[in-house]
Amino acid sequence: MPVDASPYDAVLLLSFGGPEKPADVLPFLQNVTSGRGIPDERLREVGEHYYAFGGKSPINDQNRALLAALRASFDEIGLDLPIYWGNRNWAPYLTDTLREMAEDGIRRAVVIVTSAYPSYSGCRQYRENLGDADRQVPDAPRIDKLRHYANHPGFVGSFVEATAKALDELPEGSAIAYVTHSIPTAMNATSGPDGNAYVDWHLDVAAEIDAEIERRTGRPRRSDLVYCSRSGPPQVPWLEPDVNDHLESLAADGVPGVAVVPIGFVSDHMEVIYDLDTEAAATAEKLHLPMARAATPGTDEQFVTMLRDLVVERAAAERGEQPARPCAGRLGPAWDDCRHDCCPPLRRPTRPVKESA
Ligand SMILES: CC1=C(CCC(=O)O)c2cc3nc(cc4[nH]c(cc5[nH]c(cc1n2)c(C)c5CCC(=O)O)c(CCC(=O)O)c4C)C(CCC(=O)O)=C3C
Ligand SMILES: [Fe+2]
Repeated sequence: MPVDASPYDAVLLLSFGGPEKPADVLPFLQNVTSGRGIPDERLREVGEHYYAFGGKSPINDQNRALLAALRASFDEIGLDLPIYWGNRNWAPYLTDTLREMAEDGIRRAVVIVTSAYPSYSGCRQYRENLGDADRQVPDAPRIDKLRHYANHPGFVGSFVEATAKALDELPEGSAIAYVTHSIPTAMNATSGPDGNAYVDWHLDVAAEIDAEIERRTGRPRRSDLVYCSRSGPPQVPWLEPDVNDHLESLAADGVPGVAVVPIGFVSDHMEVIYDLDTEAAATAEKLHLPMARAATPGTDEQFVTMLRDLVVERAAAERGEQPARPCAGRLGPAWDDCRHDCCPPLRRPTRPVKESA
């Protein structure tokens, strides 16, 4: 029995994009930072992270793998929707993808963004990108964006398994350091409908993972939410502590080891393989602090099934049905459509977005 996908006739995977070869690195960084006041020094430094990995970001291959996994998962239940892919900062560019969708006669699509939490960078900026692309493409399809999924049992469950596995490699009584991408504190203050949603959502996800790990291991343990990949000028405050500083305090406090759990990332992005696996791992080594990095969801079955379920859920909601909305944690399932003033940009007027246009 095929699954009812109406009113949708396609799914769009929308992601950040990344360079594929050394010559792509500078133009990619220019795309990312145009007009954002990132110091040249920081750009040179981040460029080096990419060059150290052959000028290729892992993110595009991660998305290709996710597309294949989604296809297989959709086929399993007869969810008969084509899946397209477009990025904010690198080919395949969102505008080109939207043009292709229009040419294929797609009228209405649901978008999966590879970012799980509310914030300007992870939510509204993608919606602005959809709005910009829409204005350039005649007959672009109507697009709905899936609700934030960080507190979905499939996302939390995937990190529970990964955390348990990382702890297995460490001494008894090791701590957990949940890590996410730092953002300016001012961006956190205005994230979500009532502000602070970026941090609140991460704390909620961390608490859920803690509770399940405690249930399984029969003991509470230290855990903290910490940050990586700070950018921007030094005088602008960003969320802290940095993961490296945190490892120093853990070592000073004598914890026997630490599981580093990157709950802010859906797959092994450059931030994960450089900031955590390279830089933080070197810090831990220097401190003689045993560290194990938990896997990101990537193409984990729980994660892929969750994305499929959310597509089916949203289709039902758009047909006027009242689908179940699975949710872990205290914050409840996220809203389907963001309010017009949700997650406003810093230092710029709010621009039009396209979502349920
Ligand atoms: C919250 C958040 C996410 C998670 C949500 C999501 O996934 O969207 C995220 C993801 C990513 N960020 C990425 C790369 C970069 N982010 C930068 C800059 C910035 N990120 C910010 C925030 C976030 N970023 C912010 C507030 C800035 C300052 C400039 C600005 O306000 O825009 C810069 C410029 C250099 C630098 O300053 O670091 C780069 C190169 C990549 C690709 C990695 C790869 O290649 O694998 C990914 C997935
Ligand atoms: Fe970023």
